[in-house]
Amino acid sequence: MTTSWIPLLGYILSVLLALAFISLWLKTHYNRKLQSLPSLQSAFGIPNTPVCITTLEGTIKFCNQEFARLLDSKVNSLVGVSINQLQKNAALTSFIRQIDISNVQSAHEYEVWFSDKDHSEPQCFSIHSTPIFQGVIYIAQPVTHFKEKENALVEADARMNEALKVTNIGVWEWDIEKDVWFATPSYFTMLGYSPVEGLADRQKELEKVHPDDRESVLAAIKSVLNGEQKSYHYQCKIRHANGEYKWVGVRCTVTEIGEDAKPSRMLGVRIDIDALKRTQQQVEWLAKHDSLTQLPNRTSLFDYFQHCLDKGTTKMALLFVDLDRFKNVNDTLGHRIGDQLLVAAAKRMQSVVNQDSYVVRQGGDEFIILCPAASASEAESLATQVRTTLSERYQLEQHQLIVTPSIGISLYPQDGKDLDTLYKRADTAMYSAKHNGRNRYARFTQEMQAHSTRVLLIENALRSALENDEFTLHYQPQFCLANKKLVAAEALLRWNSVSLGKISPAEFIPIAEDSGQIVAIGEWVIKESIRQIQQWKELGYPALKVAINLSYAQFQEPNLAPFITDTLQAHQVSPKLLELELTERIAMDDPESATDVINTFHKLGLETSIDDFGTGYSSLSYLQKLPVYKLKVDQSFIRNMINDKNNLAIVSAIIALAKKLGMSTIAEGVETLEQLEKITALGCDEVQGYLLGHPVPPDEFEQHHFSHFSDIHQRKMG
Ligand SMILES: Nc1nc2c(ncn2[C@@H]2O[C@H](COP(=O)(O)O[C@H]3[C@@H](O)[C@H](n4cnc5c(=O)[nH]c(N)nc54)O[C@@H]3COP(=O)(O)O)[C@@H](O)[C@H]2O)c(=O)[nH]1
Repeated sequence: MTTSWIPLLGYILSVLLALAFISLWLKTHYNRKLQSLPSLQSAFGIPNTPVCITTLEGTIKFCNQEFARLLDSKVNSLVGVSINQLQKNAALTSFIRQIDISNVQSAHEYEVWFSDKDHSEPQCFSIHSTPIFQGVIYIAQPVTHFKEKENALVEADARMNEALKVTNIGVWEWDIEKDVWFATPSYFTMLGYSPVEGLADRQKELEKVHPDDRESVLAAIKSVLNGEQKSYHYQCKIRHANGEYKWVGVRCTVTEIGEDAKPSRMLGVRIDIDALKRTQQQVEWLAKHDSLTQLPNRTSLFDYFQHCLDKGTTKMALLFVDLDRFKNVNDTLGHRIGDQLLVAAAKRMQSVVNQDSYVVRQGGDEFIILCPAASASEAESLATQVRTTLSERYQLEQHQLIVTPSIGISLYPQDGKDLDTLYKRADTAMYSAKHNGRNRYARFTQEMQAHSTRVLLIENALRSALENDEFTLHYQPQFCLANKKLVAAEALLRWNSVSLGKISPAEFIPIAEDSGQIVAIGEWVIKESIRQIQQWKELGYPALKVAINLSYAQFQEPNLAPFITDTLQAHQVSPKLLELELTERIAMDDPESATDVINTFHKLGLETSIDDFGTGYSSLSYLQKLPVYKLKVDQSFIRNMINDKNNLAIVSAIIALAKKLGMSTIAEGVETLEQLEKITALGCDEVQGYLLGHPVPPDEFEQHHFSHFSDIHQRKMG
């Protein structure tokens, strides 16, 4: 704005110089004075500048062409005319309106707008009236152009201030030498203060800086004042008019250097970054926390672990906590209740740890607790506390739940010197706790490590087993105890791994289940056993029912029933020749949906039996509703029934229960004649066990059980 006025100031200066010169000329030539004034015009003509000289009484003694043109008159017509005679001339009146005959000694400067015939728009003149010897000289300076510019600048300035207000940017300037500081209105309004007109108190502004930030702000200013830096920028909190602190970003640069080579003027901007800063803080928080439980996440755990090491912590314990069967809660009660359970579990864990311990949500239903300075026994005692608190009843909306945890413990430094190793080992220990029955803790051991390495090997080898055709099915016969005839065969999966050799299904099936491979493997079993039934039929053997085992994940697959019926149809095998064995746990885990699935099988003509019966917790009310036709007494009861009365009692009770429910029974794992006699006496319907036949490949099965069936087995069974 200052720069734009420089030409105007220059012009005014030249006019003033001319005035001074005219005044001096008049004083020295006044004897010829006003009579010879017309020569002024040529002698001191100021280009494009209307000039008029009046007597003190207001009679025009001199005027130039420009002045006359302005009044739409002629020089000759105006000279000698008293201004009183020209009252009707509005332009002239406004031109000389400041004349005060009684006080002509003081100079005046004022602006008037003329509408003359040369311009369509009114023109602005700056009038300088200066007393001279016995008269007044008026000089009119056209300033329309400058005026427009000035107006434009004022408007631009206002617009700029509005924009600054909207964008919450404040601009300030500091004249360091004079210690004069001023700022735009937006500088103040952005923090709720009234704008300060003119100079503001810089010191007062600095006092609004949050005490925590003051030192760094002063250091930044000092670095520029010392000449160390030419600019600085920082972010700090400043007190808002409402008393709260808001984040601002400040940028400043030196605009002038003084003679001492130090900054003499600085210009700065202040930006309201409060919303941005808060969003940034929120993003940072989210990056390090779990938004559901508000617990720190795994990223924070790394930081905390490092912090503990930096502090010189020499021992630590890491607890890996996993909620048992959490998926069931989600599946049966929905994710909202599942989420509430996780939040409640997180709070319970936090309530039992000491203040140095760090509870982290690892993801899903997995939590980690890092306990600095904890010994092995302290870690175990904390694990007990965590197990106890997590196992207490939860009241979530109208649902009452009991959820138990499995906890793995690893110790620093003996089990691992870095967090990754400690984490993996606690995870291994947690899996071991799960495999040993859940709702318990386990400390990591080297044996677990060997086991988990093997698990990993098996898991990887399984991935190519189907493709490499490494699976086969063996068949174990099942006989009717009443007529001693072969009634069915159980298909049992066998795996001869290219890389690992023969592996028992007892070992690889749980790994296939955990790694999500069981569905594909199970489909192969279904296809292969149906194909075998068809082949035996084609070979002319008696139609034989085949029982296959289903895993939990398979049972949950909505496509299972259509897949089985499609495969049966494709091989033209009757559904009556396929039996599906479900473990008691699968059937009773979620009895209502299990009932639906089993009903679907039933409607399709597929028979379902319950395997390993007696090892789970069957609900008798559900059992009676399930359309299962057979209970398979678990082999552990059969094995011990001869020497253990309790086991005998259980076997007897299961057989009686099945009879009452209209189901048949099969005893599995029968290895001795004594066992065979006992189950026969108890009224069991069928039998399966090494005594009567091991699981064997199909050709061996044909050999033993189709051609020699009647001779060999009828003899054994008496
Ligand atoms: N989901 C699937 N599970 C399957 C499949 N194939 C097998 N399995 C399950 O693996 C577990 C181990 O099976 P396996 O090693 O084949 O053992 C079976 C029999 O060999 C064994 N058995 C039978 N008779 C006797 C006996 O007299 N003594 C004795 N010690 N063991 C005997 O029992 C197993 C049969 O168990 P079950 O299925 O409960 O009838 C096992 O849990 C299989 O279920 C598969 O394709 N899918």
